[in-house]
Amino acid sequence: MSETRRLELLPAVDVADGQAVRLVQGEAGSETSYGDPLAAALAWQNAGAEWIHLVDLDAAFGRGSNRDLLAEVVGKLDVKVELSGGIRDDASLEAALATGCRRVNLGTAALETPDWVRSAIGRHGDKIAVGLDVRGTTLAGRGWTREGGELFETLARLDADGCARYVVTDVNKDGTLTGPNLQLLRDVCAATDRPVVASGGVSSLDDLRAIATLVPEGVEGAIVGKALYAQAFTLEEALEAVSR
Ligand SMILES: O=C(O)c1ccccc1NCC(=O)[C@H](O)[C@H](O)COP(=O)(O)O
Repeated sequence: MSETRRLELLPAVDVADGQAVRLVQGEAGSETSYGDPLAAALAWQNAGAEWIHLVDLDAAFGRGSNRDLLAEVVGKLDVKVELSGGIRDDASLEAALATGCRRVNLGTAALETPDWVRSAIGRHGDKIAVGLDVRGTTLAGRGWTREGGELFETLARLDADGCARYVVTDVNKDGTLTGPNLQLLRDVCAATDRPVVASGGVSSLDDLRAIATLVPEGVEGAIVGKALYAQAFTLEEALEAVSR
């Protein structure tokens, strides 16, 4: 009998101007600061996290970079890191992978330079995930400021290119504590056989339990940001909630 897999949790550390911050719906200027990114990441690691979702928001918005700081954070962690934000060419990809992160998350590049993404997937396999950031079924790129195509057409193309995994975010939910878009997750899982990491909107332990019911459909993990920083629950409670 096959064992039911447990939902993986990925606490988010989003970095802008050297600080851990939370945004509302990914909008620049909506930041609330939560201090030192390394301290935040170490706190999640000490609380039992197996993964950290680490985002360079300045690189995502094309207004700067926290590359050295993020490399330092990855180097000081023992847990797996998913690195995201502004990875769009060979230089940024090689720099991201050189940090020792477990995988990178490509967003804008998957919409704007599909040939390069196909080549990156061919070279790096499951070290590449693609972020599908949507409003409705319209994809968003460039720090979620530009529209970039239709979700299911892009998903079919990326599946054909061998993409190993998708990080699916409902931009309108992100940072709002209004609950995940479960129907979006179901629809994406129905359209691909690749694992899906859910992102955006988690507000409660019940939200995590609801996402966990989708593990048999293909949801592998959930990124949790604002709810942890707002102390809606602790990471220990979250890990316990998805352990059964
Ligand atoms: O991940 C990115 O590359 C990114 C780019 C531009 C704006 C935001 C981006 N990521 C944000 C996140 O990954 C959030 O931390 C995550 O969705 C958690 O959301 P929430 O639990 O609603 O705070």
